[in-house]
Amino acid sequence: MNISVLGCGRWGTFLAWYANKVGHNVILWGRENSKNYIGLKETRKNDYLSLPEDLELSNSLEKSVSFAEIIIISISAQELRSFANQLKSLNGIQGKTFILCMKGLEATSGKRLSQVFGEEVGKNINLAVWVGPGHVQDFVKHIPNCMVIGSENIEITKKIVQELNSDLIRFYYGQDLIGNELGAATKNVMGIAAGMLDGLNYRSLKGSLMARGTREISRLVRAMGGNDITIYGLSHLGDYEATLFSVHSHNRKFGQAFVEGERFGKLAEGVATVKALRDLSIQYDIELPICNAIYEIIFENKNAKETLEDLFLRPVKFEF
Ligand SMILES: NC(=O)C1=CN([C@@H]2O[C@H](COP(=O)(O)OP(=O)(O)OC[C@H]3O[C@@H](n4cnc5c(N)ncnc54)[C@H](OP(=O)(O)O)[C@@H]3O)[C@@H](O)[C@H]2O)C=CC1
Ligand SMILES: O=C(CO)COP(=O)(O)O
Repeated sequence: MNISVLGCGRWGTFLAWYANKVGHNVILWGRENSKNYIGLKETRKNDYLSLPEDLELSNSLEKSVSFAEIIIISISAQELRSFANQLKSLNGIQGKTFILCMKGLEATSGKRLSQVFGEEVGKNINLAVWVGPGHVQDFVKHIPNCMVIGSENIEITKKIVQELNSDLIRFYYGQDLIGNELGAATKNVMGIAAGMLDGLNYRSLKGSLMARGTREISRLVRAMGGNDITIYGLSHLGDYEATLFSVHSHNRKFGQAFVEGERFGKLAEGVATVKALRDLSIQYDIELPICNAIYEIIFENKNAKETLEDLFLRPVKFEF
């Protein structure tokens, strides 16, 4: 099958490498002036992997879209709306299958990425999300993992899984798009919280963070019409090791750098997502104490140690 991957950062480049490895004809698209794209074009490698010779690089969006039956998108979540708007103007996107491989919520609206994409591109396409745990650094060492693909159409989900499943990534069929998307986006906020615990030498609290983080997000998922159990699956709890504990996690590193007073220069999606969560918590009248604390630390200059310690001073309550 012909597959294009749009976005040639850390994850997009891995996805192209993977789609090629499992036997597809692949184009990896990047913006003409992208440092990532130029580097790949010149050397056919980045900090994480080398591209095989038969994987094509292109900076033509038109060509990349018309070539493929399946189009995978992996760019920064906050850029999806404007990017989708660009795609909409191209000929021939109708009937294609798009897979969003990104983890975030639109900061200004709280919308899920499939909602954002659908609003811009329309309904005449097939749309799925691919989320769950996995770092390129592990996959290129042939360490397998499990991930989840979800959509509103089980036949589309099954077709994508059939094309992409391998002994490196075992896929599960997602049954709850709302839960999968919220779960994937919010695990990044828990990753930032974990990084702050690392920076404050409170590592031993990560078990409690896992238990209470899943609990607060599951409440939100239920309020938003999803299944709270989804949060205990691959898109959220299943991604905690890769985010709360991994040396590779950008969100965890952002949180640690933040409390250590340093700047982390790479994309940490949880920063924008926590803004969306602040509004969703008010809109749905759901208490999100951990997310709220992270918001206050990042955006209201509250002291990280005091704010996290304040979580312990809230009234005692039932666990579930
Ligand atoms: N296990 C998983 O499912 C994983 C998922 N992810 C997710 O993948 C997404 C991308 O993360 P990552 O690859 O680390 O981020 P990077 O910063 O490495 O890459 C982001 C890419 O987005 C491109 N981009 C940004 N804005 C636009 C735009 N307006 N139009 C077109 N392209 C744009 C950038 O282009 P340029 O090259 O020009 O800068 C860059 O190539 C995130 O949502 C992240 O959460 C990440 C890792 C693992
Ligand atoms: O989603 C990821 C792992 O599954 C990547 O997490 P980071 O963006 O925090 O590195």
